[in-house]
Formats: sequence, structure tokens, C-alpha cells
Amino acid sequence: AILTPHVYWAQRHRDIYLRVELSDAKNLDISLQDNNTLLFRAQGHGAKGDNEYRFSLEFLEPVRPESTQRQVDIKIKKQEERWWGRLTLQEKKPLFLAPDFDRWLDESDAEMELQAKEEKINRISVESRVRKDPYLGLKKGYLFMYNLVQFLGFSWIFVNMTVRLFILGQDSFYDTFHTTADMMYFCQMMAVLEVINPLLGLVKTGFLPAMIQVAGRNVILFVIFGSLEDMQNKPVVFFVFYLWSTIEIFRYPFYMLACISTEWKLLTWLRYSLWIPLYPLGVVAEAVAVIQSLPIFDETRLFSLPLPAVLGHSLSFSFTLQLYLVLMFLGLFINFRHLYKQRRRRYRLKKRKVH
Ligand SMILES: CCCCCCCCCCCCC/C=C/C(=O)SCCNC(=O)CCNC(=O)[C@H](O)C(C)(C)COP(=O)(O)OP(=O)(O)OC[C@H]1O[C@@H](n2cnc3c(N)ncnc32)[C@H](O)[C@@H]1OP(=O)(O)O
Repeated sequence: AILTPHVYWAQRHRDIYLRVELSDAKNLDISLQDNNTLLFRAQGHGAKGDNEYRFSLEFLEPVRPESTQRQVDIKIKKQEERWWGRLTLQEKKPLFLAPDFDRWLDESDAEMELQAKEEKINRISVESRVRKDPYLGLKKGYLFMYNLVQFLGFSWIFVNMTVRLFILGQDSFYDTFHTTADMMYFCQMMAVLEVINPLLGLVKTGFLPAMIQVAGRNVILFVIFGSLEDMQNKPVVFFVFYLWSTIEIFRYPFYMLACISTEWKLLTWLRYSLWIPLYPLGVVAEAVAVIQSLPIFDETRLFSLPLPAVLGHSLSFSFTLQLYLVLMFLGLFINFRHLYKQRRRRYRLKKRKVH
């Protein structure tokens, strides 16, 4: 008599799993006939003791010749990736065959398992395509330190000016330059890195807005205040420095937190809102400084351009500055638009994340 072992089965959309209940299986002979019939023969310990056991299964649909088998766990590849209503072609289930409930999944669960597997594969392939930047830590460390130094510098200026304002009142307006210029020079020279950083791809800032910001401030600081002693004790210096440092004591800590992937809602709001009143006020204060410097440049002839005798002696630098005044309002327009877009992008993105 031919002895048949108990066989347990389960399926997925791609595979058929068969578990043959035989221990110490030896001389295994498993083959596939006509792409749909599995022939099994093995020596082993089954329900009827040590014997040779055999069975054959004619599958409902064709399967592929490649099958994997570990001990007597057999995995057979379906030719077409779909769900079968039953395992065998014959409707009546062979007596030795039973569902493998350890592996059993119904069609919808198997579909979900398949989707999860595909998603995992896609995720892994996307992750392996987006190569991790080996210098990311170094770049973040550098940006963090840069922002920290700027934050400390501008905080020092802001606190110094505020304390002096409280103690001396309006008198403090007149010596702002002498008490804070060295630190402002240092911070604004460092700020040149803000133009270099986007060029090196270290930050996503646009080159033009950064250039306008840094160049605009440096013209005021080094050319108007730095080179004209008569400008240094004017109250306008106080307003320019105070407006600059007010935004920076929020902007730099915001960047520092961004470097360590942290966010404080209030700080983000201040970074993306304070510029609305401060930027136009800052440009107006700078424009006042430029206008006040025009007669001084005319008088001192500093930076004047030598001209041929027929055209007069020289062209006063105040003409260049009048042109610069026009540029300032163009710069204000470009950066105001840039900051407005950044603000909208920030809050649109956040809203999307919430929903
Ligand atoms: C061609 C030259 C012509 C010259 C002509 C001159 C004309 C000049 C006229 C204008 C004069 C202006 C003078 C200035 C006056 C004042 O400042 S008044 C005071 C008020 N001022 C302000 O409010 C402006 C403050 N400045 C800025 O906001 C910037 O300098 C900016 C360049 C104008 C805009 O900043 P930007 O970086 O583009 O925006 P963010 O959204 O903050 O950053 C974008 C992303 O990049 C990340 N990032 C940027 N820098 C850093 C950094 N240092 N460290 C870490 N990360 C950084 C930031 O986190 C953002 O990332 P995401 O959030 O992931 O997008």
C-alpha cells in the first residue's frame, strides 16, 4: 500500500507553501511534472512509523519549476501572480491535505502582506539611491558654531545698547558707534560667510537675497559710518544697529535649532514675522544715514572720482550714493518678497503636516 504523509498548505499571491509532516526525512525525491503536478517521495517517520511516503498533487493552475525546499517545507512559485480558489485541480480535496493554519492568511490579508513587502522594498531602494552625505555632521557642526558666534555677537550689541538706553536715555544715541562698532564690524565681516554658504550648498538660502542683505549692511557700516567720523556720533547709528540686532537675536537661534532638527514655535514665528515691521524700518534708517552722509562726502571729497579737467575736478561720491539709494529700495523690494515667500512656504508646509 502507498503511504501518504499529512500535507499542510497555505498560499500567497505568488507562492504555495506545503509542509509535509515527516520527521527524519531521507532520500527525498521531489519533482514537478507538466508544470502543474508535484510528485513527492521520501523515506521518513510519519503517521505510520518509519516508511516510504509518497503523494502527488495536481495544482489548480500551472506553477514554475523553481521550488525551494527546506527539510520537507516546500515553496512553489505560481506562474501567474494571483489568488487560487483551492490548491488542486480536482475539486475534492485529497484526504492527506489540510490547511497549514500556522501560515494561513485569507486573500485580503495576503494582499496587505504583499503590499507591505513591496512598500518595504521601494523604501529600501529609495533610501539606497539617496546616498547619505558623509560630511553632514561636519557641515551641521560648522553652521551651528557660526550661528552661535553671530548670536552671541548680536546679543552683546543688543544688551549693551538696551542697558545704555535705560541708564543714559537719549544721550546713549550719540556714542553707539564708539561702544559697539568693533563687535558690529566682527559680526558683519563674519556675515560674508552667509553669501558663501549657499554657494557651497551648505544652506538653501538664495544667493541674491543673501548678497543684498550682506552688501547692503556692509556699505552702511564700513563706508558710511566707518569712513566718516562725522557720522559716527549721529543718533541714526543707534537706530540702524538696534534694528539689525533685534532681528538677529531671533534669526540665529532659530538656525541653531534647525541645525539640531529642533523647533520652538514662538521663535519660528518671531523669525518669520519680525522682519515685517523691522525690514522697512531698517531700510528707512539706512536711507536716512545715506542722506545725512551726502553733504559730508561733498565737503570732504572722500572717494570722489577724478575727472578730466573739461568735466570739472572730480565726481563726488555722493552721486554714487544717490544711485545706491535707488538700489536700496530695489533691494528692499527683492528681499521683502523673498522673506514673504519664505514665510508663506513655512506656514503652508506646517499646515500640510498638521492635516
Ligand atoms: C547684488 C548686490 C547689490 C547690492 C545692493 C544693496 C542694496 C541693499 C538694500 C537692502 C538693504 C538691507 C539692509 C538690511 C537691513 C536690515 O537687516 S533691517 C532689520 C530686519 N532685517 C531682516 O529681517 C532680515 C534678516 N535677514 C534675513 O532674513 C536673511 O539674511 C535673508 C537672506 C534676507 C533671508 O534669509 P533666508 O536664509 O533665505 O531664509 P530662511 O528661511 O531663514 O532660510 C532658508 C533655509 O536655509 C536654512 N538656513 C539659512 N541660513 C542658515 C544658517 N546660517 N544655519 C543653518 N541653516 C540656515 C534655514 O534653516 C532654512 O531652511 P529650511 O527651513 O529647511 O527651508
